Amino acid sequence: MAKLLKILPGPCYASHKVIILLLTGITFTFHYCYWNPKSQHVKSLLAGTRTAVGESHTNYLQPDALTPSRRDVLVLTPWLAPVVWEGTFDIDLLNAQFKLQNATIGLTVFAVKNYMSFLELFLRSAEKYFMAGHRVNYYVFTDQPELVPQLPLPGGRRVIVLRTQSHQRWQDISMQRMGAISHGARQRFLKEVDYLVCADVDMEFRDHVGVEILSSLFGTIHPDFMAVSRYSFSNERRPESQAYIPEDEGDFYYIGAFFGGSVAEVYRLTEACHQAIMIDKANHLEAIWQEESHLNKYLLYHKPTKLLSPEYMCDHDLLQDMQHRKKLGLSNIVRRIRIFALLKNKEVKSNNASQKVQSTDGR
Ligand SMILES: CC(=O)N[C@H]1[C@@H](OP(=O)(O)OP(=O)(O)OC[C@H]2O[C@@H](n3ccc(=O)[nH]c3=O)[C@H](O)[C@@H]2O)O[C@H](CO)[C@H](O)[C@@H]1O
Ligand SMILES: [Mn+2]
Repeated sequence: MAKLLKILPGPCYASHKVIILLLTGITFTFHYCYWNPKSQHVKSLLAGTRTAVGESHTNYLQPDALTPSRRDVLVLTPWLAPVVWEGTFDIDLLNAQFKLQNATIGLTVFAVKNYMSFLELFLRSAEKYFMAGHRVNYYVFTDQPELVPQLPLPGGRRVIVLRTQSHQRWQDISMQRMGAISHGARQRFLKEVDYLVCADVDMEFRDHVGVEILSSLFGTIHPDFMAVSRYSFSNERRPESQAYIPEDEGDFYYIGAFFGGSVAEVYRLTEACHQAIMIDKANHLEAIWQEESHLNKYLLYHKPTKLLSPEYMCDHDLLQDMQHRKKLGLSNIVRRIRIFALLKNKEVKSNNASQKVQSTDGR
């Protein structure tokens, strides 16, 4: 500016020129910032941030750096992934943060052959407890679309029925889920939802299951292997299988009935497991616990960013153990049963007789 003033003829003329130049500059800057799409983007991001601070003002207990949330269980893995237990999170706080993402959650479930009989309880209980207040797409894979129960759903929640193959063996029905989910992710889930949760159908939601489970990649600790050494995990031990895990490896034993994450991460996981299953098949091999074995292999070498405690998949054995401890006046590590794995009678598994879904704890 000093240089510019030197070459201008008179003081009055100079000040006019400067004002005009300044005005042009201001107008140009304003238009550039307003109409430039990148700056629009920044503006909307900033707008979000302002609301964020306002909206996330919920009242909650101050976290204390010297007081752990739970003393009786592991709440953080050595790779710094949280383990979700009752008492470790504040759901109001998490919900307020999650709302800012404006995200939709997909829940995949398979109801093939007579496992269709589990679907109604699955959906009804999910409507009560799964991601209440958030947008959910239920992706129901089935060979019998006409039998999918029609439930009244509130806005933002819908059931999408996808046709899938049936197989003679239950093992094949169970295993092919990996390929079907990875295909579905590529075809539509990536466009339609932000997170994917993949569940078995033979289960009931019995308590809150919300956004505390969401992360890039999460797995659930199998209730029967919660307190078991890695040598006793039910991993695939034949080195010829793609699911092979040596005895001296393994962090946790994850259950195949509940896992998830961002759509991209679930796509990577399911595609990798599907490919591994195909290679095994070409070599006439089937892993000891089918896709669960492949899931365990994947999660050993691609560490999950969050782990769910067995609250998220309690089974009959754990329930009995809990009831027993309660009778003895002992405290329980699992304080809430959020998801319950239903007991099946043999006929369901072998796909023979028609059956009724049974509640296993006398309810
Ligand atoms: C405790 C136990 O034994 N767990 C194993 C057993 O779980 P599960 O006994 O829980 O397996 P499952 O019979 O529930 O099958 C898995 C899922 O596949 C679907 N499905 C299966 C069969 C069928 O005819 N129709 C159908 O829709 C359905 O969504 C079901 O929930 O078997 C799985 C299958 O590999 C895993 O190996 C598990 O580790
Ligand atoms: Mn199951």
